[in-house]
Amino acid sequence: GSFPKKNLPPGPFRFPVIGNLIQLAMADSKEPYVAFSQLGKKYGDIMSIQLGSVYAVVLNSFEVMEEYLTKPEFSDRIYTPWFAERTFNKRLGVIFAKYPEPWQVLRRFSLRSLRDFGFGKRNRMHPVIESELKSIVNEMKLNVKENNGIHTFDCYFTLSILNVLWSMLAGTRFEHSDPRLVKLIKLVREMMSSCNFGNSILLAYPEWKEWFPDWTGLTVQRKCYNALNQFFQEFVDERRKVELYKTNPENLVDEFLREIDAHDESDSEFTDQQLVALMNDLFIAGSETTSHTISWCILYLILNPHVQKKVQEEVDIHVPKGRLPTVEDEAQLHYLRAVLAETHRIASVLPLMVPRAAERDTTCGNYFIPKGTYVIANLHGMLHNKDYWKDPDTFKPERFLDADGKFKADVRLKPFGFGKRLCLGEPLASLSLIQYVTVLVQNFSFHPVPNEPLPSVDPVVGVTNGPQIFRSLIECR
Ligand code: HEM
Repeated sequence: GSFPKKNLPPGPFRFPVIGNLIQLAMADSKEPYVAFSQLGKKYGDIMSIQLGSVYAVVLNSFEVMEEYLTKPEFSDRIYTPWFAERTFNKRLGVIFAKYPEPWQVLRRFSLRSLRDFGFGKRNRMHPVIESELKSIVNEMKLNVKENNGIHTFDCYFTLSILNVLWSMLAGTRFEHSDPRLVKLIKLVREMMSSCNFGNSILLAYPEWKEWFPDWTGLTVQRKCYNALNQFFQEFVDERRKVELYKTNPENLVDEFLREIDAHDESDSEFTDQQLVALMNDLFIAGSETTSHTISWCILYLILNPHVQKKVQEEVDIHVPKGRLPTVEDEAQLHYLRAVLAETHRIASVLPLMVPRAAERDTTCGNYFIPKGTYVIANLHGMLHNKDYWKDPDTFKPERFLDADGKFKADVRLKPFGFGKRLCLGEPLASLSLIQYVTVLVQNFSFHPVPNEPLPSVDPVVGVTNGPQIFRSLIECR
């Protein structure tokens, strides 16, 4: 491109037009993060990669991630018109918001509302999660009875996690049989699964979106975006009509409506479209990440019966059956917390995190990073690096325990990211994870299905990595 070639981080030879796509495909055609790690062995912890028409730097080690991603210079996100399809063809929402503004306004608003109506109020979230888990336990028990003990995990927790997110936005949860919830989940799933290979090629060649909308999955996505956003807008209209927000705001949407009223429309971030984009963002960011992590955890418990037994023993001692763990209980669940940490590490649900961008021209050490450069953190590569994690492909919760069996964090385990753009939903995600897994192992034992191959740990690779559909023989406890 037009960048000065001097002092860019080292990287493989760049071919015209395709850049490094062939070298990446040859290093590993299925898992881009593995390809990045392979190339990183040759070119180093920070390397240049040309993805078609897009120039990127890839960060491969913890040290460079920590150094770069905590700097304001790298606190912007990548942005292409393709992403904007989700949000009225404008740069809206918080995930991809421009740094520092309007990101800061939206981030502050979101954090405050999530605190007031979500995870900050444990006594508010508890009944929601409790109802969800009651539904799941009952459903699973029924299912198991009907299928000779066998349960199929096919994105099983997504519906329930979507419901938790919805209750935070809207103040109420749906019954699992509610057609509105069924519609919502169908849309989110369809949208996620249209993120196929052709779709990811749009990252390298954004201009292709106009030429190949069908092949790239964009046509399906557009349909889903419209339906989803319409669903959100209808709820916004409903709340506006009720007018309760003026005196007694009950949820994030109400809070936002107050901001809309309080600001002058012409120069404000607070608009209906921005609100709908924010709702869309929280759904996208929160649903698959959390539900895949729960599924991975169950899958690794199936594959590691001794770990499962230890978790059950610990939970049985510290959490009376029939209620959710309290803050005090959770503090006692050292082994379970180690299991969750190891799940985050080994599954690396967001293998390349959420890409950042250089907010301005920057010199870092000897390297020059031009404004607009995509900054991709190879989180999966870092969490599977043999030099730091012994036997990285083995599930070993003991990594996160000290000699007394107490939970021991590791600074390198950063599943929620770095610096200012750190995941905004971490408290909710962590709360949900510990509560879901506790209640699941309290009520069930998960075994492999006899005479079937063990569930695979090979992920379905995407923006988020989830497990393939797997089956388990379930025993009620
Ligand atoms: C296991 C579950 C989750 C994981 C592993 C996860 C991980 C991440 C990561 C790695 C980032 C990028 C951080 C960075 O750039 O340094 C991120 C951003 C974000 N996450 Fe999560 N997340 C999870 C759950 C959630 C939930 C439940 C919500 C919503 C309630 C959420 C909302 C967001 C938002 C809004 C951002 C963008 C923040 C910003 O750009 O300022 N996440 N998440």
